[in-house]
Amino acid sequence: MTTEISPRERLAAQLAEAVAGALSADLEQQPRALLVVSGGSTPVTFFARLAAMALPWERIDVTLADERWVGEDNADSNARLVREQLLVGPAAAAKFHPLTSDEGTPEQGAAAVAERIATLPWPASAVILGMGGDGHTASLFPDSGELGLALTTDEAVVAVRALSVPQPRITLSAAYLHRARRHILHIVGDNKRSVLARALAGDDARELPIRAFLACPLAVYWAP
Ligand SMILES: O=C1O[C@H](COP(=O)(O)O)[C@@H](O)[C@H](O)[C@H]1O
Repeated sequence: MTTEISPRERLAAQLAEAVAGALSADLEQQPRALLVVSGGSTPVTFFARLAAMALPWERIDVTLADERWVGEDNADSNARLVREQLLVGPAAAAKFHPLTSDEGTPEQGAAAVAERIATLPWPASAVILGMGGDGHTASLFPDSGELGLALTTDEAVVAVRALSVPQPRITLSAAYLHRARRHILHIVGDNKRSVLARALAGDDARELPIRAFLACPLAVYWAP
């Protein structure tokens, strides 16, 4: 009997293969490799597939593109998602670098997080971005200001307050997220495909922040 897998599961498996290939290729040339992942709901199946890959996980650093400024006991924590879904089995040997600190606000914690992030082996082997229905990616929102989107800034991390989201957040800046060998957008559903089509038809990243990455180039992994 053959087991049918859904298009989203197939996509997750293909993405995991591609990311594992990228990490392996880079690890042939360098002692450590960095993977930047996103949070939210989309990556769950991908994380499970990637965690099952035979990789020298002890040589891999993992960090996030963005985080909600909440504790890891909060269901909205992206770090919690990574620890529970990606850093399991052999992948638990990877070194994880969360984007939060003990400070009360992302504005207070940003400097310490930036210091931590600067120690990682950039350029990353891959940055895997998600995208919301408003075109946000990482925590770069249409209403979260221009600093995060500026491609000329030296700021690695930016504290984010946006009216469109309930919690304060912290995000790697677009300029920093550009520091990768490969950029991947992982999205599912017809709505996100339409948002991406709109993004491709214009160039103002303040309207649809994903536009800041379209020229990286960006490999799109989409399934219905
Ligand atoms: O808020 C966030 O949203 C995006 C997309 O999330 P999804 O639930 O629609 O997959 C995600 O990429 C980002 O990391 C997250 O913090």
